[in-house]
Amino acid sequence: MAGKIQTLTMEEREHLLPILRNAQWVEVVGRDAIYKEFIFKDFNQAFGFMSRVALQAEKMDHHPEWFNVYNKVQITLSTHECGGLSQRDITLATFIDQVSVL
Ligand SMILES: C[C@H](O)[C@H](O)[C@H]1CNC2=NC(N)=NC(=O)C2=N1
Repeated sequence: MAGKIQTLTMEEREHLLPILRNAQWVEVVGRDAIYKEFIFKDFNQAFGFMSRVALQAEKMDHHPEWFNVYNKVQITLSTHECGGLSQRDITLATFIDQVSVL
């Protein structure tokens, strides 16, 4: 079995969080997690985006907490196994940003 997943170190956060903030991710208050809201043209665009994210999440075995209504998708990322932000959240956030602009 691979090593246990660890939360990001202070050093990693100092490097990564500014990059995420630039991409409109925000740190959740009271919880070690990141959040971003996406607005699409309509439900079809939103659900197409969610489908792409869902397939990747399943591949990574790393799943978003999310809420959708019509053209709006709100996403929270955190790693339950380590109780906070890990590299997996960064990897998934980067993928999400890529497919949100396709
Ligand atoms: C059993 C399964 O591998 C785990 O529960 C995975 C599934 N998806 C997950 N998704 C997220 N976001 N965090 C986790 O810790 C996590 N753990």
